[in-house]
Amino acid sequence: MTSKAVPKALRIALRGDSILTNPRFNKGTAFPAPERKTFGLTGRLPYRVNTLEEQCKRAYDQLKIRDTPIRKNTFLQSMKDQNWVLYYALIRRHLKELIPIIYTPTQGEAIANYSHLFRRSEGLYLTYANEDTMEEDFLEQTRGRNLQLFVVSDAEAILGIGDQGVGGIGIATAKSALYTLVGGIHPAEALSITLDVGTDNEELLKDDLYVGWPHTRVRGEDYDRFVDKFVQLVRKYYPHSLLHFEDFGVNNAKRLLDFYRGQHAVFNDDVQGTGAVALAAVMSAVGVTKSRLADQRFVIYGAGSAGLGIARQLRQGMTTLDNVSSEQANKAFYLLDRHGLVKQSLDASFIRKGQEEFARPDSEWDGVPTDGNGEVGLLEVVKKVKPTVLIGCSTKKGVFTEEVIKEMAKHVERPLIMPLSNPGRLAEVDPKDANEWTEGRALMASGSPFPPTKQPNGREYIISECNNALIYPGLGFGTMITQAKSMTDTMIIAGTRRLAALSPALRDPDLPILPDFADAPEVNYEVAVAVAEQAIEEGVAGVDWKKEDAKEHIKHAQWIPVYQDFIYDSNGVR
Ligand SMILES: NC(=O)C1=CN([C@@H]2O[C@H](COP(=O)(O)OP(=O)(O)OC[C@H]3O[C@@H](n4cnc5c(N)ncnc54)[C@H](O)[C@@H]3O)[C@@H](O)[C@H]2O)C=CC1
Ligand SMILES: CC(=O)C(=O)O
Ligand SMILES: [Mg+2]
Repeated sequence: MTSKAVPKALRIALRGDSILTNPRFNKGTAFPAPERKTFGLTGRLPYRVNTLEEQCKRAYDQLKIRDTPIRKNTFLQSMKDQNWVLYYALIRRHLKELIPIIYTPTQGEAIANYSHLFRRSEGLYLTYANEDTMEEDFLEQTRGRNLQLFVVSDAEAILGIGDQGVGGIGIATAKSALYTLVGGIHPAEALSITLDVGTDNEELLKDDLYVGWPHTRVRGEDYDRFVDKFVQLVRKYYPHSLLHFEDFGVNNAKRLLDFYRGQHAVFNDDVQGTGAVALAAVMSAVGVTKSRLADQRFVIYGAGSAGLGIARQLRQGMTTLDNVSSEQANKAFYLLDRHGLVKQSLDASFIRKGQEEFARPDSEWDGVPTDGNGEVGLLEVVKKVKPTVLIGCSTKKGVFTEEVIKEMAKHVERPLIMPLSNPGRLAEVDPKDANEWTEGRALMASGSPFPPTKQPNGREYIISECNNALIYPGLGFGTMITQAKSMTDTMIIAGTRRLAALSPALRDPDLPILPDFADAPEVNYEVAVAVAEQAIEEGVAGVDWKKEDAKEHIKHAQWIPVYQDFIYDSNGVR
C-alpha cells in the first residue's frame, strides 16, 4: 500500500474536463487558482475558491432538503460519482447519520430498485453470458491499477432481502465505501464486483427494465466453474490482494470460503465478520456479568451463513480464551432453523452442512412438547435451556415474542439479547419491547440501528449496533497491509479481542456493549493493528517490518479524505 497520511503533491497527466469528470481527482470549486491555470480549469469553474469545509457545508445543506432516505442515498451516490474526497469527507463529518443512508437499511432499498435507479456503472460486472470474455473484461478494468481489495457479491442473499440479481453490485460498493470510510483503504485500491449468474427473483425477471442478465440463477458445476474462473484471475493478476465475499447464498458462502482459504487471502464477511463482531459483543457482556464465555448457554435462531458463522466464532472464542475443548464447547449451543431445534433425529435433508456439529442428541429432549411434525420450537428450547444469550439471524420478524423473552429473563439476571437480522424491520424483536419485558435488565445489541431504550432508573440504554461493519474494515486492512497470504482464525480472534476490549460496558455496565459507530474509524484502526501484529507474529505476513511497527505503518497508509496538491506531469497518473 502507498503512504498517504500526509498527502504529498500528486503528479497527474489529465487536464480540463477529464479532471473535472474524474471523481478521483475532481476538487470542484476547491481547485486553487494556480492549479486551475495549470490544468485548464480557470474558465471551467466559477471564480470563488472554496475550502473542503465550505463544500461539505453546501453539500450537507443540499442533502438535507432530500426528504426520504432513498433520495439522500441517490444524492450521495451521485456525489461519489463526482468527487471522492467530498463524498467521504461529508460522510465522515456525519457518520452516524449517514451510514444508514449509504449502508443498511437504505442501500438495501437502493439495491432492490437498482434497475430503476440506474445511472452509471460503478464497478465490474462479470456476467455468466459473457463468460468467454471474462479475462478481457477483468483486465479492461484492472490493468495498470494498484488494486489491493476485491469486494465481490453474487447477490443471492443481500442484507436480509434475498436475491437481488445484478443489483448486488450495490452491496459490493457499499462495503467498499465503508472500507474507505472507517478502514482507511484508498478508494482507488478497491474494486467492487458483481458476479451476475442470473437471479431467481421472479419480480426482477418479469421487470422489463431489469438491467442484469435475465435468466434464472446458474447453479452446480457451471456456477463453480464461473466463480473459479474469477477467483483465479484475482490470484493471477493480484496475488497479494484480499478477496472479500459478501452476501453469497447459504449453500455457497461457507463452501467457497473453505475451498479458497488455502489458495488466497479470502474473507467471507457474513460468516467471519459477523461471527467476529458477535463474539466481541458476547465477550463484552461476559465482562459485565463477570462470567466466562464457557459458562454461557447460547440459543441461535436462524442457522444460516451468519448464525453458523457466529456459532463457530463463539466456539473458537471458548476454546482459545477459556481453554475448553471443541466437543465441550459444542454443548453450549442450541441452534434453531426452519424445522425448529437442530437435533440429531431431524431428517438429514433438514440439516444444513455445518449444522450437524451442533445437533442436539434426541434423548435430551424426551418429554419436551413438539409440534405436529415432532419439531421443538423456540419457546420450548428457552424453557428447557434457560439461555444466557439469545441471538437472531433468521429474518423472522418478531419471533422473540413477549413469552420467549419473559421466559428467558425469569432465569437470568442480565440476559443478552441480540436480534441481528437486517434490515431493522425484520429484527427478531424490537429492543424497546425486549427492554420492557425484562424490566430493563437485558443487555442488547442489534444488526441495524435502533433508538436507545429507557431504563427503570431513568438512564438511557444505547442499543449497540452489532454489525460486521464495526470490524471487517479493520480485519481487512490488517490483512492487506501485511500482505498476509491468508486471514487466519487467530488473526480474526486477535481483532475481535481488541474490539471487545474497547467496549464501553467494561467501564460502566449501563453503557453499550460495543463501541459506538461514530467511533468506527478509531475502532477499526485498533482492529487492523491487532490483526497485523498477529499476522507478523504467526509468520503469514509477506512484509519485512516488525510487529512493533504496525501502528505507524497503518497510520501512515490510511487514506483520509483531504485534497492533495496536483502537479502536471505527462507521465503522471490518469
Ligand atoms: N448484523 C450483521 O452484521 C449481519 C446480519 N445479517 C443478517 O442476518 C440475517 C440472515 O443472514 P444470512 O445468515 O446471511 O442468511 P442465510 O439465508 O444464510 O440464513 C438465514 C437462516 O435463517 C433460516 N430461517 C429463515 N426463516 C426462518 C424461520 N422462519 N424460522 C427459522 N429459521 C429461518 C434459514 O433457513 C437460514 O438457515 C439477514 O437478515 C442478514 O441481513 C447477516 C450478516 C451480518
Ligand atoms: C450486515 C451484513 O453483512 C448483512 O446483513 O448481510
Ligand atoms: Mg452481508
